[in-house]
Amino acid sequence: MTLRFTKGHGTENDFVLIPDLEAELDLTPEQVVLLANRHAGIGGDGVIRIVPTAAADEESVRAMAGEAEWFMDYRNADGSPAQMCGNGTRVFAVWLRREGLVGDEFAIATRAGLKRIRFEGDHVVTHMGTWRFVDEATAHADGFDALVHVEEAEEVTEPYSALSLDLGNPHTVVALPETVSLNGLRLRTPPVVNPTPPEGSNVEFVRVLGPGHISMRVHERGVGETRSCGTGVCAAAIGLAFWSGDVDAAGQVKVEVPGGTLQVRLLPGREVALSGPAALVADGTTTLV
Ligand SMILES: N[C@@H](CCC[C@H](N)C(=O)O)C(=O)O
Repeated sequence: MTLRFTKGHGTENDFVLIPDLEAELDLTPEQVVLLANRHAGIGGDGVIRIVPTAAADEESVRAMAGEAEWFMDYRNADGSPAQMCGNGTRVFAVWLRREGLVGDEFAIATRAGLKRIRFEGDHVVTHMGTWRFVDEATAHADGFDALVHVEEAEEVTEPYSALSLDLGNPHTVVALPETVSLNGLRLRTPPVVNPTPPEGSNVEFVRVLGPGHISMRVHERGVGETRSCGTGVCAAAIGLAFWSGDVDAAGQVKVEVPGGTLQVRLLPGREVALSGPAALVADGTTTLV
């Protein structure tokens, strides 16, 4: 089977986009793994199938068809489906606009619900919706509700305290102690989170650079370390606000990741928006078995 694809990235979180405008494709996990393979395939942190919302497999997604024409069918590089991908929404939006399928403001469907998109100059703003604590009572009592152990960390053997957040997909945010170097962390093996999140977790390591300014590295569920993670950047900004004492205050946080810089807006009602660049870098065809 010959497929059209586009390669794109958002702050170097990279994706293989597969247009399936007639909803004819049933991408298997094995095919996703091959497309995402950097040696034997196109290569990417994830694969995004672009499909009419009305034709999605999941009934909960099809229910959004009246408000969003297009569904971002997101899969991690290991073939597993994920609810949401913040950087992916911007790349998806840039592709839809390039193809003349949307205007400057529209909604897309994701497994984590409708996401509103707006173009602002050369940036794309995604309204990510509401977030929640996984265990608000424990978080407020202790400031943390999980422990993260980084195997092979050079300088640290003790687990780090962390906060569990739900951005539509699961996140565990670690505020790194002053004594630990963000760059020195070795994230080649997945960090171990306790208690074990039932569906796994993306894990963010955060260092405060100044007021409203942090840097972050991330180990993504279903992928490994990536150069950026949009939902993770939002989780890190929420963690910063929480540990600063007012998680419900509106504000802006600038987040440096290895692949670039993203802006997070914390909005009333525990809503969050993400703004950043997105680029399409190649178009082609590939053959899948
Ligand atoms: N890179 C993404 C998140 C992709 C999904 C994640 N790995 C998961 O399994 O939840 C982002 O930009 O948010």
